[in-house]
Amino acid sequence: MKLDDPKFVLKLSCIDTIGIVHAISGFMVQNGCNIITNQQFGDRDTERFFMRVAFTPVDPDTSIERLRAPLDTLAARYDMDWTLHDTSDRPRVIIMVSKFGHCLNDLLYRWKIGALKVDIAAIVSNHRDFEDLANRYEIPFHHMPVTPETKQAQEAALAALVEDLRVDLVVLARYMQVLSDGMCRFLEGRAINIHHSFLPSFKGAAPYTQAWARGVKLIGATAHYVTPDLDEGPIIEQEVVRVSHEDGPAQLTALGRDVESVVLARAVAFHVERRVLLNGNRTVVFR
Ligand SMILES: Nc1nc2c(c(=O)[nH]1)N[C@@H](CN(C=O)c1ccc(C(=O)N[C@@H](CCC(=O)O)C(=O)O)cc1)CN2
Repeated sequence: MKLDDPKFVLKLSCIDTIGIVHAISGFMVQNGCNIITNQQFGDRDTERFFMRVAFTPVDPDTSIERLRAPLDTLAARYDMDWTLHDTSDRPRVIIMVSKFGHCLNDLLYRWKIGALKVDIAAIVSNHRDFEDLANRYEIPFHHMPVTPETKQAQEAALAALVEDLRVDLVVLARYMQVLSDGMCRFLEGRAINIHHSFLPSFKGAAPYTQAWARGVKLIGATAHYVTPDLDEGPIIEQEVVRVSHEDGPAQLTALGRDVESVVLARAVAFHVERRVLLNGNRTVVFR
């Protein structure tokens, strides 16, 4: 049997108990499905169990709806939180940016060469700096300037755009405005931000200056889900790079650019490949 890419991905979490893996693998057998990859984790702190199963039905005509019904029955026995995804679906994404375009540029290139399997519905910015770049990639560009006075109206327009474009994920690719609590609730679990420091160090808008002043020997970047508490959201991915006493704020900023781009691209890929499960204010990432 030639093992193509898995057709479906099941993500689940529930209170940990005996027999969950047995029950899920039994479901796969009973429904003629072949498991391609299976990853699970039992968190002894929260006593919650997490699992990601990538699988393919032997009968290619097996629909996702056909599997949902029996899965719902099984899930109810364990009070599971679960989602089932068709791996051919391409999540619809809005990328937001302000004045620094390195993460946007990196994501657009990965998308263009087919390495990032999403549909980019729009690029949104509070400045016009990357309008030409968006046009070159033939992606709709929405200029949404914002001031403290216009923030509520700007966010209402953004929320309407997310709805109108049927967006599954908003990526803050160095979008340098703090989203309101209401916007964070609206985007809960579907907005990823890249913070240009190795959190929890150096929160806020100027981490490289803070890092230089502290004299650190490593700097990094952190991709996390966006929550009302600035830079406090569940972390999806991080990376660091070594720096030295010779590196001033400008050099740290330059060294950080590459780390930010790689960390955000990895985090977006993990999210759209259904590899990330929320575990309170933490994540389980089945890489
Ligand atoms: N609700 C949230 N919104 C945003 C988050 C977040 O974690 N929760 N992350 C930021 C990105 N970011 C750091 O990664 C960040 C962006 C902006 C600021 C900030 O203080 N901005 C000033 C204005 C700065 C400017 O106009 O250049 C402000 O909003 O008053 C701090 C951290 C994205 N949004």
